[in-house]
Amino acid sequence: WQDRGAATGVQREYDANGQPVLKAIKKGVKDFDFGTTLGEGSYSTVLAALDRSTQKQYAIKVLDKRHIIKEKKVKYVNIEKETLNRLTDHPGVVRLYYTFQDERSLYFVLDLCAGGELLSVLKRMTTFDEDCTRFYGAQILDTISYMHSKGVIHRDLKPENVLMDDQQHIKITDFGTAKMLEAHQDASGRTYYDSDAGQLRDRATSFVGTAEYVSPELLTDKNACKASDLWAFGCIIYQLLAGRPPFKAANEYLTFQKIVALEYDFPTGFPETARDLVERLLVLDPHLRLSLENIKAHDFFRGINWGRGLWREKAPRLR
Ligand SMILES: NC(=O)c1nn(CC2CCNCC2)c2c1CCc1cnc(N=C3C=CCC=C3)nc1-2
Repeated sequence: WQDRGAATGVQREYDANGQPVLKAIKKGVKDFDFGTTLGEGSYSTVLAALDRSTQKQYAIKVLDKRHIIKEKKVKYVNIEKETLNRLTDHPGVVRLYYTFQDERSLYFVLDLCAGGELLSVLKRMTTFDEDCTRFYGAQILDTISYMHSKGVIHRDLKPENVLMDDQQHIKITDFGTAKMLEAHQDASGRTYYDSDAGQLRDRATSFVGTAEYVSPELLTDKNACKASDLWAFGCIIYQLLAGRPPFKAANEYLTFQKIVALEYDFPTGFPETARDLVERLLVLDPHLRLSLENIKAHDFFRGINWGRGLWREKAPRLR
């Protein structure tokens, strides 16, 4: 397992002749005070942690090596690490600073999002008003736009994976089930990523996201594409305004049936402009779904300042 950024800095020391020597600093478990458990997976635990020397707070994901191998999850751990290494330059993605390991575990040192899950905030509010939905929807969309520009499809977008930092801005997490499109260089040496069409159908994939947000194409021909993240985005916008996801049934199978039958309706009072946006996103054929640029241009997002300005704005008061 090759640690990335294992050297988290350098410090000046002096050799026997008094000559200055720069020594790579490698952080380890002993450099942190671990706090509350933020989340648990089948082979990982995420803990709040304080770096004793810098007093900076992080979230540290601890992955049990033996469990990863036993559960045949090595591929997913590498996908998550490579995905996070591609997504290092956007405020809407939980950042991986560096990794280290010991005999038993791997450690991912990540941004801490003290505000918790967007889902928990929504449950406290029951529903968001249009302004809050527009602001948080725009931050999520801006982040999806960045991920897709780097050839990453998240594949499991949902309010539980949208976290809030201490400025009430969002950060998307949990890339263990992401799909990375192949990188290519064009004639001028610029990197571009295979369009979905060019993707070999990874029919072999057994992965399906979370029932309520899974796209019809993943259920029918088992192939996720960038538009699959935009289907999930449509479900999230609906849920912020309605207080519940559009497709929800007594069990997963019945939920899947509603999705492929496009069986959902809008509660009375659902705002018209938002309804138009959701109806153009929850489209069965991924090729007919609104594209990212068309969503940004939709009337619902009128007045949004796309790009870095969006992340400097003060979050609207949640009401
Ligand atoms: N899977 C992960 O990488 C991950 N999981 N969590 C906690 C999960 C809890 C269930 N919903 C999805 C997230 C985190 C991370 C990244 C890094 C990360 C950073 N900050 C927090 N903060 C939280 C604070 C309060 C409650 C939950 C999470 N959480 C995480």
